[in-house]
Amino acid sequence: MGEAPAFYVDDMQGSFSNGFDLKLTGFETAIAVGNKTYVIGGNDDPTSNGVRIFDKSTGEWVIPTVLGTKPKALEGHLCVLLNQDKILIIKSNSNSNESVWFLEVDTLFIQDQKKKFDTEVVAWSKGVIGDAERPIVISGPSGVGKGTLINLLMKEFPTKFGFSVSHTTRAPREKEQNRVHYHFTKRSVMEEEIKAGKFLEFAAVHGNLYGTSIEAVDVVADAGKRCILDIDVQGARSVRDSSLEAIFIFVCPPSFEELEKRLRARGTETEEQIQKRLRNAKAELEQGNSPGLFDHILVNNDLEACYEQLKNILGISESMNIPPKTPNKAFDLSVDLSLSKINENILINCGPAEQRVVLDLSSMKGGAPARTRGLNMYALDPITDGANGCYF
Ligand SMILES: Nc1nc2c(ncn2[C@@H]2O[C@H](COP(=O)(O)OP(=O)(O)O)[C@@H](O)[C@H]2O)c(=O)[nH]1
Ligand SMILES: Nc1ncnc2c1ncn2[C@@H]1O[C@H](COP(=O)(O)OP(=O)(O)O)[C@@H](O)[C@H]1O
Repeated sequence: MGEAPAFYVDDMQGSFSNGFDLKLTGFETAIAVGNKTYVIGGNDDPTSNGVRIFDKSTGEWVIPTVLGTKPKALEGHLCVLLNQDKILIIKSNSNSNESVWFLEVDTLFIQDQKKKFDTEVVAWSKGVIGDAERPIVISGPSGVGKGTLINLLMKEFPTKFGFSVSHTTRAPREKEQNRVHYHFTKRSVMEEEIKAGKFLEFAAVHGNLYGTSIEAVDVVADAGKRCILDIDVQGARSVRDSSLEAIFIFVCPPSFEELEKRLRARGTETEEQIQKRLRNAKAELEQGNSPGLFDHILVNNDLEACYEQLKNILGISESMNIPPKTPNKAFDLSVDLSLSKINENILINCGPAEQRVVLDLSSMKGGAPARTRGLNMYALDPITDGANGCYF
């Protein structure tokens, strides 16, 4: 303990070894990027931001300004340079929600050229392992029961799922609360915010503007929850084209007549609004059922049965005896680790038992900007060296 772990890193890191002429204390590890050496970890003093930088060209230490929340405890971590702007931090003995972090070096900038010790800015961002964390996009015509299904999910699993609170220019309904059901906003304000790049997606629906802000998704992810987006088909298409790797679910009514009945029975719209929603429903149903956009189509006939199917899709159904595809297994690696990077894979060698697991970097796409989602990880079969398909 107390020593930086051994690294075996490919050419990208060039001369990396633990041969820094720096004394590392506590649980610190170090990574060189150009002239700078990033020292990560150290004592878990809550006032520390978890990073200090040694600038070889000046021989000075810089305590950078760090954006984002740092990993809770950096004791027992390993790090590897992914490219010149991102350091991957893997924390051992930690649950999967906390085990993979990135230190974004590309956010570096000099705050004040005149100061002798420039304060640099770096950013922490959290990675997530496995499909189990993928956000869920739920679409379907007005009145089909999306909100009802989402409410059931949030009630049964309040710590697992979080709702992405959209912005809308429509007026609130009687029981709707600002910032809980929607961020109710003015069209001019929302248009400005869209221009400023604050939205992951937006669309005009039933004559109003609706959109998912990047922050809405981030808030849920920061709470360690899986994000649910209730958005229309156009929005789903935009999310498909975005970096957010989601699961796309389309909810259909058993019949058009039943949809109309539910919409009327809900009693939240005027006759004119109901007519508009029903007209739009026809196009939405056509698009929703067209191939390529949605991963799953649910028919919401019997609510209980439909909810059960939704949970099956999400791998959380109690009635199913098969394990979910990507269980949220604890990432319980010993501190006795080494890392190597081979092309798009990080190989983690775990101690004397020689257990080896692979972190597949090619799966790193996804996540709201500046975030990383859905890192796949699997164990290598000790005999064949082939993947055994086990996800962590
Ligand atoms: N593209 C997009 N659509 C959204 C968003 N929020 C809600 N919607 C969709 O807008 C439509 C109308 O929503 P709403 O006014 O709450 O009426 P409801 O569907 O009848 O409950 C629904 O299809 C929602 O899925 C969003 O952020 N983006
Ligand atoms: N399977 C179902 N059978 C009958 N009524 C339903 C069913 N699912 C939802 N509802 C009702 O239909 C209405 C519309 O549901 P809601 O969740 O508001 O739809 P959406 O969010 O898709 O607009 C609500 O009054 C809800 O209670």
